[in-house]
Amino acid sequence: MWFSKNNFNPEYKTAVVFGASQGLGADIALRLYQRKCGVVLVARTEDKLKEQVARIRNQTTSVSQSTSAESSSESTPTPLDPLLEYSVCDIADYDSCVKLWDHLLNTLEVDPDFVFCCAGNSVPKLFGDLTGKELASGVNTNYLTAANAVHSGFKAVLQKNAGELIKTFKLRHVILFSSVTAPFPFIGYSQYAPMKAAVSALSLVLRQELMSYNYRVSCVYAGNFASEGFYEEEKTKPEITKVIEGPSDAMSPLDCCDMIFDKLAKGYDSIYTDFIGWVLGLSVLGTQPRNWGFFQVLMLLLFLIAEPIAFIIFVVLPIRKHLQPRVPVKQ
Ligand SMILES: NC(=O)C1=CN([C@@H]2O[C@H](COP(=O)(O)OP(=O)(O)OC[C@H]3O[C@@H](n4cnc5c(N)ncnc54)[C@H](OP(=O)(O)O)[C@@H]3O)[C@@H](O)[C@H]2O)C=CC1
Ligand SMILES: CCCCCCCCCCCCCCCC(=O)[C@@H](N)CO
Repeated sequence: MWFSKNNFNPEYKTAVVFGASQGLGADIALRLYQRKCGVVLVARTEDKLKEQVARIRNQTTSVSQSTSAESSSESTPTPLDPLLEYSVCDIADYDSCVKLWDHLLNTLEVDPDFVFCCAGNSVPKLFGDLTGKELASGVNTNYLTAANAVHSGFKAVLQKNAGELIKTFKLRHVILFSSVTAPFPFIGYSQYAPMKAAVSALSLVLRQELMSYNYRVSCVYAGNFASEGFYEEEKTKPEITKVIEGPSDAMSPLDCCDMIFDKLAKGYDSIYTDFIGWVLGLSVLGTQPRNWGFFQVLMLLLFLIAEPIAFIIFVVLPIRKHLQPRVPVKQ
């Protein structure tokens, strides 16, 4: 609850951040390192990972740290320096995840306290304009990256701790990244929203299945934030999609990160990063963890009364105004 802010303490612990070569993942890695948390950044592009490690080093007052096993170490780390490493891995590929976790647990000897699953990508287009490749990428990049990373990590931890009593398992914290499009899927996000809803469902199942292994599972339902991915998606985003998502202003990724950390510290496990997202999230309270549950139920009553009218005003009428069906081209 709001009065306790002691539920997220990364100091002197370690984290792996999947999807950390840019955007929110890179800023989460920066903030964790600034709070003396060891960090392993994971993504597919080594040059971008190297840039982020250099940026984190420059933006923190640390002395020397080691860099990744893939590149020579430039300085001798002192015992007080938190870990700062990167690993190149395409986590949409399960076998690559298995190798990555072997590298983490048995080469780096890092058993991360926190697992941030930030990898994701949206190609906002009208359904008819999408290609098969873009549909497949929606599944692989937004769902399989999260499921692979958590599943291969969980199996690797069980193998590493074979024979140990489960009650001796330390607290491990998985943070999944869904989107406001999960509770509120809308025009232009057919390649993305269903997968973010799947990530949300995965978080609900994992919370039940992993609790006895002392895992905490949180899910972030982010609104817009101004990352490299956001600017990329703006290139293909239909005008009607931009009109509808107008109330979700794109905040800075660092502000988004700070808000997420604040809510994790308060013990929230369903995290919204803007007001409109929180309101829309009321519609799917279901078995999600609640914060101020009584207040949420009251607001939900108001939402359910207003929703049909608001949906017509803010979704149906703009679609009618902006979207002229195009006559199929002659084959
Ligand atoms: N920006 C926004 O408005 C919103 C974003 N979100 C979600 O938040 C998360 C972060 O978003 P954002 O910062 O904008 O994302 P970006 O597109 O800016 O960055 C995505 C990161 O994921 C990595 N990545 C993508 N695919 C893979 C893969 N197969 N294996 C390993 N790494 C991968 C990319 O690195 P590389 O290409 O080098 O592999 C990159 O570092 C995503 O899950 C996104 O869906 C949710 C709501 C709003
Ligand atoms: C019931 C009637 C409601 C009327 C109000 C509608 C307001 C909708 C705001 C939606 C914001 C969506 C942000 C998506 C962020 C995201 O995930 C993409 N940037 C992909 O990265």
